[in-house]
Order: sequence, then C-alpha cells, then structure tokens
Amino acid sequence: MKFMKHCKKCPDYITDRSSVQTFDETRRLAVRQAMSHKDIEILSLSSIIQNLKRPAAATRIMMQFSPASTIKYSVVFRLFTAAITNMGTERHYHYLDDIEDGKGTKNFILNSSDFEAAKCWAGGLGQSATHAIVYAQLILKGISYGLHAFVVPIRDPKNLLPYTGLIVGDMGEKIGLNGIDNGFVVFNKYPIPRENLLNKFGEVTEDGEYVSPIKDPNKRHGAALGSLSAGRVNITCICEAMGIKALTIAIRYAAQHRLLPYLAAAYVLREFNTYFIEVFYQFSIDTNIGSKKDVLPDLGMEIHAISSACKSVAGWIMKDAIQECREASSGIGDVRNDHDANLTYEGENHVLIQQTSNWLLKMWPLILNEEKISTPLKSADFLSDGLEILRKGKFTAFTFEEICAPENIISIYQWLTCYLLKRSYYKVETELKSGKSNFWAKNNSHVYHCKNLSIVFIQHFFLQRMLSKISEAEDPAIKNVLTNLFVLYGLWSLEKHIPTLYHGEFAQGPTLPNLLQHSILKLCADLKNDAVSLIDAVAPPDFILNSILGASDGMVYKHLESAIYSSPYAMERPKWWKEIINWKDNKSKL
Ligand SMILES: Cc1cc2nc3c(=O)[nH]c(=O)nc-3n(C[C@H](O)[C@H](O)[C@H](O)COP(=O)(O)OP(=O)(O)OC[C@H]3O[C@@H](n4cnc5c(N)ncnc54)[C@H](O)[C@@H]3O)c2cc1C
Repeated sequence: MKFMKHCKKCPDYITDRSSVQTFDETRRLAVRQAMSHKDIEILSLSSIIQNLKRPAAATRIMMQFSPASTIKYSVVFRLFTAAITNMGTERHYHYLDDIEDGKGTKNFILNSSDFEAAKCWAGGLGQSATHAIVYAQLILKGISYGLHAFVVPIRDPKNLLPYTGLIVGDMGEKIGLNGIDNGFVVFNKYPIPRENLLNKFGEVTEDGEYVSPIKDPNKRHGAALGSLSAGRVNITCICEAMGIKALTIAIRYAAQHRLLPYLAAAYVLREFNTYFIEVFYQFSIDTNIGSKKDVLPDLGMEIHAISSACKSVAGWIMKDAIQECREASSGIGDVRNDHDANLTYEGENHVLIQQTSNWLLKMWPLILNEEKISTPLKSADFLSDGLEILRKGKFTAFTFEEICAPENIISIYQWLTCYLLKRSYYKVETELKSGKSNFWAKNNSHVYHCKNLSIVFIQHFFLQRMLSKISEAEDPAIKNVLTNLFVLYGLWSLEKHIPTLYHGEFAQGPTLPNLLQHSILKLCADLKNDAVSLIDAVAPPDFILNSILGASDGMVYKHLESAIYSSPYAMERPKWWKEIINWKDNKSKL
C-alpha cells in the first residue's frame, strides 16, 4: 500500500501510461522513477530486516507496476551494494554512501583481449553508470588466480563522460524493458587502483603476492559467485508476478480450461517464492554478520542449486502462461516483452540449469553407498532412499482419487528424480570413458538427461513446499482449494515426463496417460467456478494492472467502448491521406 501511495503521489509516475513515449523519454522516466524508489521506506534495508516477507511482496507489486524502473533500481541500489557488502571489506564501504573514483599508485590493468571479450547487456552501463562491478580473471606474474570482482570507475560522476581507456556505450532499443540502458564495455589496458579488488575472498598485497582465506580455488570461485544468487532468487518472484498480472487480465476476461493449469502453477510458485526469498535474505544476513558459520557453505551451495533451477523453470512456465493469456485476451504484449529477458539475464536458462544437475550428480555415489543425504533445506533428503525408490517404483493408481492423492504425486516425482539422476550419472560417465572432456561430457548429457533431471528435482521441491503450506491451513475450504491447485499443477506437469515414466518402466499400458488426461480435465472443470476468486485474491489493484479487459469491476465492454472511442488516432484521418488518393479520378489508390 505504501508503495502504491508513493507512486500515486510521485510526479514521475503520474503520466498517462497508455501514451506513446519516445525511446529517450522512456529512459528518462525509468531513471527518475528508479531514483524515487530510494525514498520508499518499506524498501530500505532496515525495513526488510524487520520483516523478511517484505522483499517478496515489494518485488511483486513493483514489477507488476513498473518493471524497467524496478530492475534499474535493483541493479543500482541492490546488486551493486550487495556485491560491495558481500565481497568487499571496509575499504570499499565508502562506495555505499558516496560513489567516487579511487586514487592509488599500485594498479590492476583491465584488458579485453578482443571484441569477443566485450561485456554486453549490463543494466545501467549504456548511459548512466559511473561505476561497475566487473568479474575478471586475476592474473599475477603470468599465473591466473581465477574469477575476482572489482569496482571499476566507468564515467566521471561530474559529467557522465566515459574515462579514457575504455569503450562504453548503449545496446539500443530492445523488445521490452526499454527504460533500462543496457550497455557494452571493452577495456583497453585500463588501470584501476589495487584497492578496487573486492577482497573478502582473495587479496593482492602491496608486493604483488596473492593471499586468500579460502585455500580451495573451487570454493573461492563459489564464494565469488555466491552474491549472484540474489538476482536469480528475485527473478523467480518476478516471473510469478508477471505471470499473475497476465493471468489476472485473461482469467477475468475468459476463465477457461487452457488458463487453469497456469493459475495452479502461479499459486505453487507464489508459495515457493514467499518461502525461498525469506530463506535467502536470512542467509545473506547470517553471511554478513558471520553467524551459523557451520551450515552456511552447504546452505549456500543448496541455494545456488535451487535458484539455478527455480529461476529457469519459473521463467519457462510463465513464458508459456503469458503467451496463452495473450492468445486468450489482449493488452498483454508489454508483459510478454518485459518478461522475455527473465529467460536470459542472470544466466541463460539452458546454461544456468546445469548448475543444478552438477550439484545433484555428486549425490549418486552417495546413494550407491546408501549414505544418508541431508541438506539444510531438505530439498534432496529423499535421495537417501534412492535405491529403494527405484526398486519399488511402479505406477499403481487406477482411479481419480488414487492418482490425485498428494503422497502418490510426490512419490512419482521422487522416482523421476532418482531415475533421471541415475541415467544422467551413467551418461556422463560413458561420455568421459569414451575420452570426452568434462565440458563435452556434460554438454552431450544435457538435453534428455541433466536438464530433465533439474526440472523434475525443482518441480518436486515446489510441490513439497506447497504441501507444507497446505498443512498449515486451518480452514478446510482453503485446504481443499489449495490441494486442488497442488494436484492440478503436479499432474499437469507430469504430462511432459510421460516418455520417461515409460522409458524407466514405471508405467505400462495405457492407464497412466488416460487417467492423467481424465483427471486434469476434471480438476479444471471443478476449479473453473473458483478461478476468478482465486485470481482476485492475488491480483494487483486496477491502478497497477492498468487493463481494459481485466479491470476488477468486470465491466469489460464499458471500458472497451470508452478506450476505443477516446484513442487519439481512432477517428482521425492520417496526415498522409493525400498519398493514397489518385488525383486524376479522385479515387483511392487502395
Ligand atoms: C535484457 C538483458 C539485461 C541484462 N542485464 C545484465 C546486467 O544487468 N548485468 C550483467 O552483468 N549482465 C546482464 N545481461 C547479460 C546476461 O546475463 C547474459 O546475456 C546471459 O547470462 C547470457 O550470456 P551470454 O549473452 O554470454 O550468452 P551465452 O551464455 O553465450 O549463450 C548464447 C547461446 O549459447 C548457448 N550456450 C552457451 N553455453 C552453453 C552451454 N554450456 N551449453 C549449452 N548451451 C550453451 C545458450 O543456450 C545460448 O543459446 C543482460 C542480458 C539481457 C538480454
């Protein structure tokens, strides 16, 4: 509510949101809006620490209202500061208050070897950034110490002109999020002070020696990448928020079967995000104050694995949801275009999701040894019984009630995860034994093995979290409707895994697909009458939705009539009308 009050008051938001703006004006407005977010108390760190549910709530509403300015705000005021806090030390804290260009005598030299090493698309880099966090290989006396993060002055803060020694510029117009100035940079032997290395995980002394509190280079690499999880955790929530915006419009306009599985998915994701963002912020607080040190490394790895899969799968589900909504209604093109980048930034989904399968693959030898698997968030604990799950795995349901029983759905996903883990592990092993490098072995095992493994793993975790939410509900009516959403999402998502269920001989004969199809149709029919109430319960207010077909009063044709008649172009003759007249006979050329 506070955020909405702020936006209603702020002059930079009180523009006609349906009016066509120039590219440059879109940029200017987004920057001004992003700067104004700084004044919103609820977004401040102190407010977030008081209630860790606030970040998810704020992300949802801000992204539904103004995606470009929200992302711009997040990159500048959240990701930049998080990088300094997580990876820097006291000598960098001045950047948090007052960003200024450093001075020093001992320098690092940043160099992009050729144009293939250009960094592209970074948010804010195009026109406005004065500093960037740059991840680069640290090379000392010819020896590489791996990826490290540096604070790099880019433009003079007094006049926003780039410094010499680098080429920086804007990537131009995109299909969405045009308020963000995504940019490119190429460094040409560009010197930065030694102090600009973010040195919590690795330091270079005045004498040019490398020292690090983390001896294992892999762990050092993991720690350097750790602060990037924040982006993926938030993007998962952004995907949900943008999907719900589209679903609100489409379901209010035409609640129909094709939209209902996506409604179920939105609810499952919503519960997951509320849980996972809170987990992540608590993890960040503990990391920064140095508490729970014994559990943090394992928790960090689990968060990394989960966030790499949930960001990808949430992005894909909501891409399909938004497209389905577009086909079922209208006014959703902007949501579709703005959502699109979620599939790419913070890791292109197909590349990113390999992080999850890499984490899971390490567990197969433990399963073979019948060792107990216990992870801080318990996302993989069921793998302890992996051999038993595979031994017993058979599809045994014959009725609607049996296939819809939550424990049966969970056990199907557990079998799928164990089966795909086993197959992926042996596929990678076979590739390695045939002489392939680690990169090619993983690459050749990605499409039908590791990728599907990561997907079923995260779907199981989504469902597990949803079940936990359902168990907390006290009202039987709420329990019932949440269970129906759980079952619909669980069964509908199984459709894509049917080949694997037959391949692994979990199912035989036609019962499984027949029962699945029958149950999905029945669940959708049962849910149809509740669909509008369910979307109303999570919909953004009209001020934020800004939709003709999806307004909460349901007066579709009234709003449509007024929008059509009041459009500035609706009844005007075009300025170029003379070009289509044939003046010899005063007839149209068309
Ligand atoms: C709108 C937008 C905003 C962005 N904002 C930022 C930002 O603020 N800051 C920032 O630092 N970056 C930003 N980025 C950059 C973004 O994070 C990268 O574009 C993204 O991670 C993909 O990396 P890439 O462009 O190098 O493509 P690649 O990762 O090279 O992918 C290119 C293609 O190759 C395929 N591919 C590559 N490697 C593999 C593999 N191992 N296995 C299988 N397939 C593979 C991919 O699937 C893809 O099809 C942004 C990008 C966009 C589009």
